[in-house]
Amino acid sequence: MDKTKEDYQFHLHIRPGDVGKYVILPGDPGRCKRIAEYFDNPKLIASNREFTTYTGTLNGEKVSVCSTGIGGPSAAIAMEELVHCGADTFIRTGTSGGMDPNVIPGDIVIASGAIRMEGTSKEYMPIEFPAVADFDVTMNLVNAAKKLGYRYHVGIVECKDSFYGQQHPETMGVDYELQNKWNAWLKGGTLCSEMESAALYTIASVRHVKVSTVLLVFQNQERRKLGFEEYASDKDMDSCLKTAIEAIRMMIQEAKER
Ligand SMILES: O=P(O)(O)O[C@H]1O[C@H](CO)[C@@H](O)[C@H]1O
Ligand SMILES: O=c1cc[nH]c(=O)[nH]1
Repeated sequence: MDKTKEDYQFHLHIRPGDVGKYVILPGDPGRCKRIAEYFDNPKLIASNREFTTYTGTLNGEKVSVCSTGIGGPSAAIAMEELVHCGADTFIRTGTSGGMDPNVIPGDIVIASGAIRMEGTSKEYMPIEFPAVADFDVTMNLVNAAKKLGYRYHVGIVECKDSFYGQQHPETMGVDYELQNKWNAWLKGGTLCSEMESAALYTIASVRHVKVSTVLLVFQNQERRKLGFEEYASDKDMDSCLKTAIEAIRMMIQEAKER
């Protein structure tokens, strides 16, 4: 691969033609191979820093998976460089911490919108601009979850930059702010907390591409306060991944019928 060519992407080490129009975005590079195994003829394209990319096909259409790492800054780099290479429809898959007490570990959450309590999206759009998922991709995720018979919720997720600020706000210097905001998000019916969707949704608006998110709820600290010690297993991630794969198959099929 000629790294000196202008179209060679500095972080992902990919170039136009290497990825499909549809891309699944897990945070964890260790999850890419597991996702690629759902594709026909998956091939490892590149692996650099936190970014691992595989490409294969689904229903005859080229599709890819690329990890984003943890948090908005690296997720932004992944989306920007994938868009430079021709991707335009994204599904983030990842783990999350439940917030609404009706959200049980092992459930999946489809994020129709994201709270922008992170820094990256603020470098793209003023805070008044909402981080909203693409309606069409979201509906396909909902239809996929229904078809596969999974317990799912659709609604707002919180995105933050500090994982441990969420886990242990009382240990942070700005505990007064973190705890008050957490309580406000709970009053607003926020389903769960994670770290990348707000940045991805805001960037997708600015770059005119589509994105939505499906998350596995790994634990729920609000339920733990009520005495429920429950955790999802690694195997439970299958429901989240299968929902994303099925949604992409549905979108490919819809596009063929159009
Ligand atoms: O499982 P992933 O996709 O990494 O997502 C969640 O897990 C990480 C924190 O442990 C953050 O990236 C968060 O958004
Ligand atoms: O509790 C959790 C679990 C995964 N990711 C998060 O951001 N929080």
